[in-house]
Amino acid sequence: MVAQVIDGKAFAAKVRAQVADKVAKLKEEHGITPGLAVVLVGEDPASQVYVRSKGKQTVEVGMNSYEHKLDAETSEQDLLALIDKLNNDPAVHGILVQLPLPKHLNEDLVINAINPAKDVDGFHISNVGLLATGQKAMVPCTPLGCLMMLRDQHGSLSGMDAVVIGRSNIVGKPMAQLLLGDSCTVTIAHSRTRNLPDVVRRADIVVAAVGRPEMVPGDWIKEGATVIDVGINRIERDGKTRLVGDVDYASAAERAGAITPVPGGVGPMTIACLLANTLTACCRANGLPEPEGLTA
Ligand SMILES: NC(=O)C1=CN([C@@H]2O[C@H](COP(=O)(O)OP(=O)(O)OC[C@H]3O[C@@H](n4cnc5c(N)ncnc54)[C@H](OP(=O)(O)O)[C@@H]3O)[C@@H](O)[C@H]2O)C=CC1
Ligand SMILES: Nc1nc(=O)c2c([nH]1)NC[C@@H]1CN(c3ccc(C(=O)N[C@@H](CCC(=O)O)C(=O)O)cc3)C=[N+]21
Repeated sequence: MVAQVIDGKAFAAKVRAQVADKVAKLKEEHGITPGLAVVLVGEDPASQVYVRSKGKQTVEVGMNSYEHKLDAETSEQDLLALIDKLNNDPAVHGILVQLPLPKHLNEDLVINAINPAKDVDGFHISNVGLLATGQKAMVPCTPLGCLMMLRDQHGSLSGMDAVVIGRSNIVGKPMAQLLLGDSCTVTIAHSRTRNLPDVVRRADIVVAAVGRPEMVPGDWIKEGATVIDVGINRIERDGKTRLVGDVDYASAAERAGAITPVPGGVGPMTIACLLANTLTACCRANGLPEPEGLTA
């Protein structure tokens, strides 16, 4: 089987167009412009790239973008004071604190200081609990983007066997919750999982979120399975820096029914979902109906 390529870049462009359309209506009919604040502490070059493209795409869909760049030595107190200010700023509907934070800052403390209604990353414990109990929440952007692509591919996911490789709070766990919410039979695999190849071979849906370049070879993939590759790994090959996923794309594409490429798969969907979440937060804050098709 030669896999269908799931074009995340094109899908994300469609999501952003829907967001832009709704933002224009919000402005026209209610005089409201959604605002997203992104906080970056330190100068991690990879993070700077994401923050720049987030800012650019935020403006492109007609929202206000507020970037806060703090130096790497910023104290916890100063960071918490900024979050408090953003929590109380009515022009800010979404707040994202870029992770990872420098080691001297307590990530849990910082994330849980964000007003859950403005937590467009969906990382606050209230949103985590709401998602886990099937209540309305802010849903983490990367898993939401993966879910949108899977629903588009299959319609209903009910009864499918899904394996999520990785159990992080930002990708693996919320991804598993969303798949469970759509009635998949979900297995969460991690570094202590025994016989990972056989676990993956059972799956109709494989989501790889490990952070190990090309770790999943094609012969782990069941014929016809859908493969969602979340991994973003920068490697050196033939003297050039390249971006590869957690799945060995060439061999997996020979067996999968459908597969997301890296780049151009999950990554662009993450940013599109961040904008969708900001729009959703803005509508909720103003007691307006939520945009359809952009939430989980
Ligand atoms: N496309 C996008 O928008 C995004 C991409 N990413 C990318 O996704 C990847 C994962 O990110 P993140 O979840 O933050 O990573 P973490 O490092 O937080 O988690 C990695 C997970 O993979 C598991 N793991 C590590 N080695 C193995 C192994 N040999 N076999 C099975 N499981 C293993 C770990 O298990 P254990 O818990 O046992 O240690 C852990 O649960 C990264 O490449 C990251 O860059 C992340 C966010 C967004
Ligand atoms: N609070 C927080 N929320 C996040 O959502 C968050 C974070 N911290 N820290 C880092 C990770 C990583 N992440 C990506 C977003 C977009 C691309 C993306 O657009 N990737 C492009 C390629 C980009 C490139 O060329 O470097 C693609 O895959 O096609 C990748 C990775 C969000 N993260």
